[in-house]
Amino acid sequence: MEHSGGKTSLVIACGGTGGHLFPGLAVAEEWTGRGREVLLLVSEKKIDQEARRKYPQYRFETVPAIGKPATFSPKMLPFLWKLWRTTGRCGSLLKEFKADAVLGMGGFTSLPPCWAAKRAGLPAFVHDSNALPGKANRLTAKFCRKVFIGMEPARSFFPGKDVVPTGTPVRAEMRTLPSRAEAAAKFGLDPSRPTLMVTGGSQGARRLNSLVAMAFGDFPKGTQVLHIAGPLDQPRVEEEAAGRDGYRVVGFCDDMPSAYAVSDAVLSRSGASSMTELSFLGLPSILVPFPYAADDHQTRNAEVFEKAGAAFLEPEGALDAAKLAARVTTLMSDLQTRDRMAQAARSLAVPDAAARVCDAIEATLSRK
Ligand SMILES: CC(=O)N[C@H]1[C@@H](OP(=O)(O)OP(=O)(O)OC[C@H]2O[C@@H](n3ccc(=O)[nH]c3=O)[C@H](O)[C@@H]2O)O[C@H](CO)[C@@H](O)[C@@H]1O
Repeated sequence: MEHSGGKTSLVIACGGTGGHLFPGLAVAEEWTGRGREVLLLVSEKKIDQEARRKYPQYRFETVPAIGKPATFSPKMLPFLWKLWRTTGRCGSLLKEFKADAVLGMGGFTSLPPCWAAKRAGLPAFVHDSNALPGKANRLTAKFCRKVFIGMEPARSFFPGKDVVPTGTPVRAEMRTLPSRAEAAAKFGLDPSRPTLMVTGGSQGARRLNSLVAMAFGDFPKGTQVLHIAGPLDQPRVEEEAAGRDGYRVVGFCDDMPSAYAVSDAVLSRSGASSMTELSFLGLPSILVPFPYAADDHQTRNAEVFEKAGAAFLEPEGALDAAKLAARVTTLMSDLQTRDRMAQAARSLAVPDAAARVCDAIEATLSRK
């Protein structure tokens, strides 16, 4: 694709997980809606390559996913070499695309393009959606003019930087959900029954899946479950759920708007993008942070929602099937609590997050 003169071109690095990819696509939607151009840098992972097919209107380039090994690991040298080479490749892509600016949506995949931008004298920006930013973003921020944050507690991790609280961008498709009846039909569920969605984020959650399987028998009578088990765990969960009334299992869900539209409450890991969608749509939740997420950032995320009264925070180590069933019972049978939590969730939403990100980038470019 040719760079057409006059159209400000933004490179968005958003590969690796759904938590980086989907907010990146949301910014792409807003940026191109303003008559400008984007190039999306993604990884070779399946979720990224599927996005390529789903959004043929954008130009995508694949750059290798980079995961940092432990500091004294023998894998450190190959990592540094890969980082250097990928930065070189990103530099060539920026030149070819005639980029005006680079936006990293987080993780180590953001580091090479932002570093390459700095070397080329282009403004770079990084977005961090978590309450506790990761090491990659803290390092990437050193090459960036502005840091965009999804949750306020992240601010203190970027001392001396121009930090802009933008919220985390949500894909346009979340703005126009199908009707509950349409969504229920899509999953073969009954729209008149209370429905709980279970999701472990874009990568699934094995332990959470097992707990739900054990607790289901004690959920309030009539409760339906839409269980997004993750592609790896789908066959196992399907086997466990076989024959259950009102229980649907999917692996990776490529229609989250329908999944949300049929759900009254959500049991979820506390990845930032899932949580952003919960607040955007005003859905009450039970959040079970992934205990091995870097620096336990999912617990910090969930604390923000718990403090606001938007979610029940349940640490996985202290959670068993009985406790989970009790929490689900409160959520599914107490309408007042659910409404109060839904309102609290909504109060945390930043519906114009993508516009805020684009405004801040444009403001920098206009001062160039
Ligand atoms: C295990 C881990 O460290 N995960 C991190 C990862 O997000 P990870 O991708 O695990 O999870 P998130 O909750 O942030 O995002 C999931 C996204 O994928 C979508 N989705 C999910 C399941 C599905 O079947 N279909 C689908 O489309 C959701 O709607 C959401 O948009 O990056 C996030 C942003 O830095 C972090 O907050 C998470 O902690």
